[in-house]
Order: sequence, then structure tokens, then C-alpha cells
Amino acid sequence: MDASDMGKDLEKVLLTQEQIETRLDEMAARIDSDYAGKDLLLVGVLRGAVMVMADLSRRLHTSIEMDWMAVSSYGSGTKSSGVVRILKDLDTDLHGRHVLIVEDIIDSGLTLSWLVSNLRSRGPASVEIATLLRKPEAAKVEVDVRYVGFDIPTEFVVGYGLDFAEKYRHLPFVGTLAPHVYSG
Ligand SMILES: O=P(O)(O)OC[C@H]1O[C@H](OP(=O)(O)OP(=O)(O)O)[C@H](O)[C@@H]1O
Ligand code: HPA
Ligand SMILES: [Mg+2]
Repeated sequence: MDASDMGKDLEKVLLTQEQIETRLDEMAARIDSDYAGKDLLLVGVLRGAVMVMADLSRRLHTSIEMDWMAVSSYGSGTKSSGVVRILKDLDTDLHGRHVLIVEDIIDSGLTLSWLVSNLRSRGPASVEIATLLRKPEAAKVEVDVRYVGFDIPTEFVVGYGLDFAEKYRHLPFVGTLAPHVYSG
């Protein structure tokens, strides 16, 4: 699939499938080496992180477990509401665990800064973040991120788990939307 398959909805491809896969290889190698000999709990943030979780976890050789949280701060719009809601909590007790939060994107940083302090309050041995994308110029709060795939410009992106009004998550690349899609 490429941009033309989505009709006129996409403006441009920002990151190709190949670029994403190469970067995930590098991130997984670092995670493997940093967590060698430790049991790691990957916490995926639904729903956007599904693709990153699937593709990153399958590159890891270290011992891992996976759990999921659902939080929402965007609703159906293109701007963070700043209000983070837990829609589904973890099933795992974090006490003494090495936790790596897996995310698709850090935009304003509001979701992750809230989530990190929430998980830290549960007594884990460590909490770090791996995100495929980060928008440095959109940050409203600073979040200390151990593993970043790509720093991208402040544009609304879709694909590889990222949605606009629940669409486009399945695209194997990351692209920007044509303005007519979100301006009506
Ligand atoms: O840094 P922020 O400005 O807080 O934005 C990042 C968050 O927003 C998106 O989730 P969303 O709330 O859209 O839910 P979704 O993953 O189900 O799409 C994304 O997956 C991150 O979790
Ligand atoms: O750029 C984005 N695209 C889709 N979802 C998002 N959630 C935060 N930022 C974005
Ligand atoms: Mg979303």
C-alpha cells in the first residue's frame, strides 16, 4: 500500500515502512543490551501503540512479558484535551518490576508524563519509555524518554497505529493528512 491507495486523504509519507523497520531493529538491540539478564514488562498504551508493540517486541531476545493500558486524551480530534482517562488498567502488579512503556507518539507529552508518574507510584524497580515518534516542538511538558525512534515536525500524522477519528491506523507507514480531511 502507498499514499495513492488512500485516495487524496494523505498529503505525504513522512516515514516509510523500511525506515520504521530499520529503526525498530536499532531500538530493539539497545533494549536487549540495556535489559540483559533482567525480566522486562512491556506496557503498551492502547490503542496507538499496538503496531509498535507487535513489531518491537518480536525483535527482542530478552525475557519479556506484555501488558496493556488504555488511556485517552485525544478523543476524535487532532488536539490533546490534556485530560487523561484510564479506560483499561494493567492486570499486572508492578511491584519490583522493570517496566518499559511502549508508545507510538509523544506529542504534547501530557499522556506520558501522567502515565509515568502513575506507574512510578506502583512501586516498580524502574520505568522507562520507548516511543516510535516524538514531536519535540509540540512539548508542553518535558518527558524523559530513553528510546526514541524519530523526532518529527509538529504536524498531525497518521498510520502505523496512529489514527485520525479511528481511521488510518493500519497503514504500514507514517504520513500526514491532507488538510481537507480534518477541516471538513
Ligand atoms: O503527548 P500527547 O499529546 O499526550 O499525545 C500522545 C498520545 O495521544 C495518542 O493517543 P490517543 O489519546 O489519541 O489514543 P489512541 O492511542 O487510542 O489513538 C497517542 O497514542 C499517545 O498515547
Ligand atoms: O500526530 C498525531 N496523530 C495521531 N494521533 C496523535 N496523538 C497525538 N499526536 C498525534
Ligand atoms: Mg488517537
